[in-house]
Amino acid sequence: MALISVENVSKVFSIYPLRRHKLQALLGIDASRHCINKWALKEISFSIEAGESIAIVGRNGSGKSTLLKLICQTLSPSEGLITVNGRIGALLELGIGFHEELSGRENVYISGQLLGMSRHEIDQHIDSIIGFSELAEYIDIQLKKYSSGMQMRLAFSVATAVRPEILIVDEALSVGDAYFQHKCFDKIKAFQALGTSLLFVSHDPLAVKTLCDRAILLDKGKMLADDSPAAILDYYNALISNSENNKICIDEGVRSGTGEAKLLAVDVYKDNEKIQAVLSGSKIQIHVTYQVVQKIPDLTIGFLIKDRVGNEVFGSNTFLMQKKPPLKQGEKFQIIFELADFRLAAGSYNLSIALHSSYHHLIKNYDWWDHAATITVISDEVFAGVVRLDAAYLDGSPIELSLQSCIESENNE
Ligand SMILES: Nc1ncnc2c1ncn2[C@@H]1O[C@H](COP(=O)(O)OP(=O)(O)OP(=O)(O)O)[C@@H](O)[C@H]1O
Repeated sequence: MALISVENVSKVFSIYPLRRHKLQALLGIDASRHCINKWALKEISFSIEAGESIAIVGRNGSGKSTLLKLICQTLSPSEGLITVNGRIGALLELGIGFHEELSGRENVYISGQLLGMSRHEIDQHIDSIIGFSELAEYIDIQLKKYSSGMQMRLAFSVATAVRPEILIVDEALSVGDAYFQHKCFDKIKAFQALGTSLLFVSHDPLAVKTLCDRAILLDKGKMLADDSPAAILDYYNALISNSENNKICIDEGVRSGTGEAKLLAVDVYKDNEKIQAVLSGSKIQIHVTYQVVQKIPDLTIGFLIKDRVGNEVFGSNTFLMQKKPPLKQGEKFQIIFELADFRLAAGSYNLSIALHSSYHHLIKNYDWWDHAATITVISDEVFAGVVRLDAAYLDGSPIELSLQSCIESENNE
């Protein structure tokens, strides 16, 4: 049985250009001749099997959000049938299910219940919801004092408090800062590994390709194609003529470890200045400040750079570099990793730092700091992929006669 089945679904919105006609319609007075019917979706059919992850791609106004709302049953279809066989965790447009006048904590209870959780279940998860959102100090103030990014943090934390069978995420993630986006993508990937299906609306090709194994292209309310993410993105690119750029930020991250050595600070520098953004190809330094709390036999310090959807881009450590960082008990130290040519593609990347023994943090992990820093790369060059390799065009020259005649004779055969 399919997890989600959408059969011949259409949605029409009745629009009354004048308020008085809308009021008349609400009061049951016939105002139909003043009404314009706007078909947001027309005859959409597809199904999603358990474990599949699907992106809905399309230009503004193509019907993506309407489709997600229909699947989440916050709207009902005008025609057709939608069947859902599983628990949904949904992050739709910001504001849906939230009340401005109530506190963050009260909103956790209300939106949690809207997602099908009981009060008792929310009681059990409230600490981890607040913990994941990192909004503990704001949780008892009114939601209207939250920024849109803070609202998104809260909404995502509630929607993912319990692993759903289907996670539905509308564009909302793009509202959050880069640091929190990284955290969200990590959580989505962890859920997927445990079998959660994802239904995802995004204009971000990297996120679509990384998180989804299928994509659906909508345009003007119609389904144009259902294919691999790469094929759909090619199709989508052909539909749009203009492209857009991305934005960025920095913040604190998630920790784990046994604590014999502790990270105190992680900062990225360029030319002796602390930075959050850098031009691709620059020389940068990662400054790692740590304290050795207890006697330890050995110490390895490692770093890992990941892109915003969690792909590992590059990592190394002092063990691999055959260096021995200082480990005198009770002392604080700073070491520096230098990346001489930071040639990553434009976008946001996060940095994880670990203090551990031996060559790998799985053996003895003293302190692991995920998302210790976020860095934005700006690039003035256009290229495909995640890293700019040295590529040059070397002038053409005539091929040797003997080789040329060989090719010609082969072609003539
Ligand atoms: N409540 C509504 N009343 C009237 N028209 C609506 C309503 N909701 C959506 N529409 C219309 O339906 C169409 C599809 O809207 P929808 O928000 O689903 O598109 P979208 O693909 O999600 O767009 P975007 O990428 O801009 O978020 C649009 O023309 C929109 O104006």
